[in-house]
Amino acid sequence: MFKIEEAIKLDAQDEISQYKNEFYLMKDVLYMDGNSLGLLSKRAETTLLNLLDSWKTLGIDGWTEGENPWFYMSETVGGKMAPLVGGKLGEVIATGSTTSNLHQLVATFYKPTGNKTKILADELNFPSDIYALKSQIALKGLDPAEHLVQVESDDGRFLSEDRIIEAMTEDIALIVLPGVLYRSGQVLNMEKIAAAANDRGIPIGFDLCHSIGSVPHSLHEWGVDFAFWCTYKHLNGGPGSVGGLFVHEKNFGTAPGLAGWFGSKKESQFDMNHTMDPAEDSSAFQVGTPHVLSLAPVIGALEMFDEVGIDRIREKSLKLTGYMMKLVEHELSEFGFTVGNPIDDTRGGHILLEHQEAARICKALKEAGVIPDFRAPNGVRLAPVALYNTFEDVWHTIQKLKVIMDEKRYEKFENKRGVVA
Ligand SMILES: Cc1ncc(COP(=O)(O)O)c(C=O)c1O
Ligand SMILES: Nc1ccccc1C(=O)C[C@H](N)C(=O)O
Repeated sequence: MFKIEEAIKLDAQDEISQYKNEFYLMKDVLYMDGNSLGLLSKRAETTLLNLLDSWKTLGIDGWTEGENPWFYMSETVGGKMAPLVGGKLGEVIATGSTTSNLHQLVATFYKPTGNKTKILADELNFPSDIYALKSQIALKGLDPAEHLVQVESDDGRFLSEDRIIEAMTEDIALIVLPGVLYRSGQVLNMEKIAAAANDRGIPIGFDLCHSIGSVPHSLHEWGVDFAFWCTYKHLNGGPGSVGGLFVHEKNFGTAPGLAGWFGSKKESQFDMNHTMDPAEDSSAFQVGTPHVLSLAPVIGALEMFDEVGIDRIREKSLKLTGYMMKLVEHELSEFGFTVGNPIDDTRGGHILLEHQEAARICKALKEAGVIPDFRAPNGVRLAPVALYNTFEDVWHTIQKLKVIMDEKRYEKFENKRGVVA
């Protein structure tokens, strides 16, 4: 059960194991960080090189000619992402970054009036979202200290859906929450939370950075008003690749809070009028010229999600993290780790091991050829990714961690994080 033979058996039963050959895996490295930056695939490389070629050979005509005319790329890539979030065609657009899309969507849907002036968020979300929300409140001339309500967590790891729903009071004008929490990996019950928000008539949006490409969504069916995400984690689009947003069709026609000419109807954009004629779907929420060079690799990267389907990816991901947790329990019980992710199926694509020496344990892991990431104050995040990690990778990772703990190899490092992780 805990021997390498078990891992080999699980890999042999894995129906999507061949996809690891699509990726540039680093030699002698066990990459467990695909939830921070996914690896390069050959297909992403090809679509990026094709894009460069279209620039080389077509010049300005690349906007409307070639295999992927740049003028329509945000819409085409948006359409390819739609199944991953459960959006209808037209509800999803590839544009901006997580944080810039959040700014756009809050600028669009946050309309404080009368006593309804507050934004409901939580105390565990990624800092960038909280900075954005506070600045949007301030832009309305309101005090963020009073108008941003952050639902508390009892243990610093998880959020209670019931507590979130209780906080949906009369004074709440907008709700923004994560789909999967970046530290603990908890998957929030978006369906339940969105239903409660819809009942109360409060617009609700989700940050899907850690859930897109990792867990399935049905945003349209759940009545979610909007969502936003990046493509450089589970979607493997590359560092700084273009993000995405979803706006439910019930909200089509809402004027974009931040307007710009690429939000126009394609037919009239080049009429150059000073009165904007916004697109009728989520395309309206774009601002300026798309970052086509950062969009190109996403095209290739998404092909594999289309072939495999998110349900099979989720199934394998749960098996990988489930196997990892079993090994952690069996091999590491004496070393003072606490499993900080949900142990049931409400966990996303990574596990979180909490330990007071976490920062230097991460350094020792890197030295041993395992790439985790450290999340302050005490978390080792490990993400075995369905498309390119194997059960054997998981087995070796935990064995290496065991040696590090057993021989206290982390002690030669300072227990302080690096600049980035
Ligand atoms: C949940 C979450 N939200 C927001 C961000 C910030 O995204 P970006 O830097 O792409 O705007 C990240 C990661 O960087 C994240 O994990
Ligand atoms: N955008 C980055 C740039 C540099 C280093 C990390 C990131 C991340 O995305 C971190 C990730 N959001 C996290 O969940 O920790």
